Amino acid sequence: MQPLFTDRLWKKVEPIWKSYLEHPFVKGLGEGWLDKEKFKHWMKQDYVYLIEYSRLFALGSAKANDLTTMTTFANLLHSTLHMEMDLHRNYASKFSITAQELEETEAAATTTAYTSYMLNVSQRGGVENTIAAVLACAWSYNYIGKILATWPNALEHEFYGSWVQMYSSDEFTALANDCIDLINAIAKDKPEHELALLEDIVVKTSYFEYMFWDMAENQAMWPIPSTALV
Ligand SMILES: Cc1ncc(CO)c(N)n1
Repeated sequence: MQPLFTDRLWKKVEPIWKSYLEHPFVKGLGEGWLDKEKFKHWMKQDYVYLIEYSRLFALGSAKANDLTTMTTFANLLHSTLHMEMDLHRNYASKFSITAQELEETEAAATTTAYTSYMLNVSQRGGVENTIAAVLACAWSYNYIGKILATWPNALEHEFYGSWVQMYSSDEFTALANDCIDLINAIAKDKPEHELALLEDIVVKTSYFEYMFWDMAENQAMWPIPSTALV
């Protein structure tokens, strides 16, 4: 039996993904001491990130070569807009932020760079590029969620518990596994030079994931505050 493409990808991205767990934002979330203002920044940025991420699933559905892939993307689109983004809307209500205000968040530099990169590689390639672009997102959050769920009291934390519960849930795990299955299926008939290109997309998006945690930790927007502009 051929080894799975995701086994090869895992070897490549493992050091990057391990570093997420050492990141103060992720550590603070899992251990329960994360500053709520930093979390609020993540939540707002992640909401506008997820809008563009949803667009990728719609693109994947449009680019699909078969009904099974089209259906999987449609399901990922629906679940992101409902299940995953409900988490953000629930947190927003705790900060007295409405769904409308959340949607109107201005994307920070890293959010813009990350979503622009994913949409660019997806638009200039076939459905395999779209699958590669979304893989690290779903898979790494599930990876983090499942590890944090094993940390003492992380699942029961009065504020961050629902974050850990959602990203470690069976429902979210199924979505991440759908992405894993999609890339393994499409990688099967691809020559090495095409696999290397897909691998590069997964590595780049894994770096962007790290940058996104950093952006949240630093509550970063753009280099010069927009209040300084006319
Ligand atoms: C930045 C980022 N990556 C991945 C996910 C998981 O969908 C998310 N919510 N946000």
